[in-house]
Amino acid sequence: MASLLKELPSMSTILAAYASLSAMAMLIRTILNEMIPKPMQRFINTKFSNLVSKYLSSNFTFIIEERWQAVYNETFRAVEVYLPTRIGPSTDKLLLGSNDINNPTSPPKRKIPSDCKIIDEFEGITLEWTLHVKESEKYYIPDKKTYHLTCKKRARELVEQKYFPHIAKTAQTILSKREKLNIYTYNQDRSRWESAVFKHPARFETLAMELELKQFIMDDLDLFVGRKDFFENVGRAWKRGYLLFGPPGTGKSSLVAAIANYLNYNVYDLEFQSVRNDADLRRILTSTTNRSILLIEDIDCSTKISKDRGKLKNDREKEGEVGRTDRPSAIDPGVTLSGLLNFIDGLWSSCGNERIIIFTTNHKEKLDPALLRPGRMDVHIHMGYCTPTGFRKLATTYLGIKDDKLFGPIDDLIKVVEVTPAEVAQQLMIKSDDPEAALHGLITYLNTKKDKVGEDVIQQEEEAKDENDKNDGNQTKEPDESKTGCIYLS
Ligand SMILES: Nc1ncnc2c1ncn2[C@@H]1O[C@H](COP(=O)(O)OP(=O)(O)OP(=O)(O)O)[C@@H](O)[C@H]1O
Repeated sequence: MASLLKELPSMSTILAAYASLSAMAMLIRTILNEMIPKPMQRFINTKFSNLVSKYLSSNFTFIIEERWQAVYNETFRAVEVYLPTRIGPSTDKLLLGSNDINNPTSPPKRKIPSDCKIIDEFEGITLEWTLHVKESEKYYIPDKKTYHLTCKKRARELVEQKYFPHIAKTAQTILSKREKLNIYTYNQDRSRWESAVFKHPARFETLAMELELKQFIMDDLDLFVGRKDFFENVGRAWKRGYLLFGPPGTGKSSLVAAIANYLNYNVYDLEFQSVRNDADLRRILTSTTNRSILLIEDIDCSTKISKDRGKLKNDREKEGEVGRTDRPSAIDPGVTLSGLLNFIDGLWSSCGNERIIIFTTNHKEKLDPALLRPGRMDVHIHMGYCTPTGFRKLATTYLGIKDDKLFGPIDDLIKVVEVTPAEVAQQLMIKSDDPEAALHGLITYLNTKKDKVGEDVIQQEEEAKDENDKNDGNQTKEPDESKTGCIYLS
């Protein structure tokens, strides 16, 4: 024992060794500080602390991106709806705003700003949320948004199995109770859908249409909404396509609004002509959410979808544009028919659930037959000129009357004059506080129209006669489908 004690270094030796080691460490640190540039030092520090936290930290982070496998991420959407309900005392900043011009005094809406922490509690565990926004360097690529959820590693299983389903369920309840609908329009410059509050007064009850047609559409919508299992069982995408056709002012847009209000669905109003190409269309449509209506108005105005789609190519060839690769968006090739069909009944049609697609056109005959084939648009609805039933509905809406001695003469005129519900509504509105005067005004309007149509018919008959004489009377007239008022079901 004594010899062992003798071999141990003395206290002064230990202190001397410690002093020289400390001096050496300080010297090395000073040399490293001098020699290694600051950014490199920061990089080494971060790597080192990441390494330590990776192995020693007890936290786990879930990252939720806006898109998932090329389509809109429904988990992201659920989080976006759910999180504002969890704003509490620990939240230190918020985004506030309002776009409801009808209720300027109502409290503003809340949104979560980037880098703001939201603390939530679920079954005794604490969860910390943050929204991260990475600004895009290119104007046509949207900013990248991600939600980060941090919890204890041991709670990870519970969060995945119970907390996320809880979020999805809560978001669904909130959305189904949502009082206000949104209408979205696509901003090509910012490559994103932008929303506004959708407050259209049109309801099925106020629409001037034949009662059977109205009932048919409502039944069809009810059937669609309630048939999730059916669509799954038969292996079809849970979507329904409507083609609304008829002259301007017959209520196509009003019917779309009535459908949105009936189903409580948001509307995505896509200006089709501004879509650059098929890839652009794919990106735009996969950024829409479920339980929504995609509306493409005046589909015949897109040259590539109409029968006359060779025209665009010819025009561009004339302008010497073919072959140029640096085309700006204004003269991009546009969406092809096959690109559109791919979304209606092709492989991409199965992206998303509970979707309604509505096309409107004033000229169904101009559409490419491929778009009209059975199975493409499920229901074709003809929006026709005003009928006596339609007139009565408008009289109730605008004048608050159900019957009048002038209804008979008006019915007789409406049966022979092609007048749109928009024109009738306009006439009734002029003197809506004096029903008698309004009805007389309508009669005068209809009579003037009748006389004018009479003159036009005589002129047209004369022109047609001249034309027939020129062509030896060989021409056959195509049936005017728009007057049949049929609904085609596939
Ligand atoms: N069937 C209808 N029932 C009730 N109101 C109607 C009807 N049709 C038209 N109106 C009235 O006329 C206005 C214009 O109608 P709307 O925009 O719905 O017609 P449209 O067929 O979509 O016309 P366009 O083809 O020019 O877009 C509406 O705001 C509404 O007040």
